[in-house]
Formats: sequence, C-alpha cells, structure tokens
Amino acid sequence: MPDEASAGDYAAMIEDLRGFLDRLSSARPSPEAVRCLREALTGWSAELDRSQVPEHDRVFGRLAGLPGRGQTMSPRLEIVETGPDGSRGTVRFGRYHLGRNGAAHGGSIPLVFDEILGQVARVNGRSLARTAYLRVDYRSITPIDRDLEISARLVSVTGRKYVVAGELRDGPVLCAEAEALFVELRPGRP
Ligand SMILES: CCCCCCCCCCCC(=O)SCCNC(=O)CCNC(=O)[C@H](O)C(C)(C)COP(=O)(O)OP(=O)(O)OC[C@H]1O[C@@H](n2cnc3c(N)ncnc32)[C@H](O)[C@@H]1OP(=O)(O)O
Repeated sequence: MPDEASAGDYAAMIEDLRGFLDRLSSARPSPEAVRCLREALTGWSAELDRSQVPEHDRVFGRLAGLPGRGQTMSPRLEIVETGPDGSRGTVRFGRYHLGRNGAAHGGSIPLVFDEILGQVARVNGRSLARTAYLRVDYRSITPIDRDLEISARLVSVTGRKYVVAGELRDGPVLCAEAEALFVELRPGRP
C-alpha cells in the first residue's frame, strides 16, 4: 500500500479519472482532440506497463475508507455510517454511468449494491465472503449527477450464509432495492 501522502495523491488521481470519464462520455470531441487524447493515452499505457504488479500489491480498489475505495469501476460510493448490522452512505452516478434518457445504466446499479452489501457481509464474516446471488428490483429510474442515499442491512446469518438487503433512494423516491446472499469461503478456498 502507498504511504499516507501518496495515498492522498492516488485518491485525488482517481477522482480526476472519474471526472475525466464523465467528460469523455458526454463529449463530442473533434478528430484532432481524439488524436491527441489517443497519443496521451498510449504514452501513459507504456508508462504504466513499467509498474505492473501482482493482484495483492496493487493500489486500485484497495484504499479502504476512501470514497469508492480508490477505484472507478463502480459509481462513487461514500459510506457515512457503518456498523455490524448495516451501513448507509451516498452514491453518485456520473455521466459515465448514463444508460439512456437521464437514467443510470441498469448494470451500474448492481455494481454499487455488490459493493455496499458486500461490505456489510464482510464486516460480519469471519473471513472473505463471496456473492452467491444478487437480485436487484428497479423501482424507479435512477438519476445521474446527484447524490443519492444508499443503505444496506444484514437480514440473516445462517452458518456461512449472510443475506443482506439494500435500498437506493432519491429523497422520498425508491429507485432500486436489492437482496444478496454472501457465502463465507471455506478455509483454504481462493
Ligand atoms: C478494502 C477492501 C474492501 C472490500 C469490500 C469489497 C466488497 C465487494 C464484495 C464483492 C464480492 C463479489 O462480488 S465476489 C465475486 C462474485 N461471486 C463469485 O465469483 C462467487 C462464485 N461462486 C462461488 O465461488 C461459490 O458458489 C460460493 C463461494 C458462493 C459458494 O460455494 P461453497 O463455499 O462451495 O458453498 P456451497 O456448499 O455451494 O453453498 C453453501 C450454502 O449456500 C447456498 N448457496 C450457494 N449458492 C447459492 C445461490 N446462488 N442461491 C441460493 N443459495 C446458494 C447452498 O445451497 C448452501 O446452503 P446450505 O445447504 O448450507 O443451506
């Protein structure tokens, strides 16, 4: 893991990357801009090729406590309260997550539920738990570009099985709800 100072830089860089992806996905760049962008990206890919590491040494997604834990795969999730029975926070779907007509892409919603529900299972699990199923009901469109409330609560624990439920709300409007089963891995299972 990076030290505290460089973790701060890394976190800021991830925020920049989110902003970049939002702008890219809502832009209609000129051919010249596309050429320049491609050149810059090729240069950065070559630079990053020089610092590739095994999974357990990487930084992406492993900065616990940071919004989105320092990754850009799922929408930006900020946990504001967490405990053994659940957690709640805010999530913001950017323009990058736009499906159509102002609504977030349906596939981006399970991503964020897997994150918050998985964290609740992990707090309760003695060891790593994996998602066995994740069911999402879409109740109303999920708007992009504003903070939404998201919550997760532990429903039951039966042996290695943790059932966790969640809700995504835009003020009084229920956008989506989810239920997932996490199964604690048997010892020695990868
Ligand atoms: C900073 C870091 C933060 C990190 C925080 C990060 C949070 C993000 C969390 C993300 C987590 C993921 O996305 S994980 C990635 C997506 N998931 C996966 O790849 C999982 C793939 N599936 C598997 O590996 C396996 O099927 C498991 C581990 C889920 C279960 O296998 P197993 O351990 O052999 O257990 P098994 O005997 O099959 O099942 C145990 C019990 O669960 C039940 N069970 C199993 N699957 C199901 C199912 N789909 N639906 C209903 N019930 C099921 C069985 O009937 C049984 O019940 P009974 O007979 O005992 O009553």
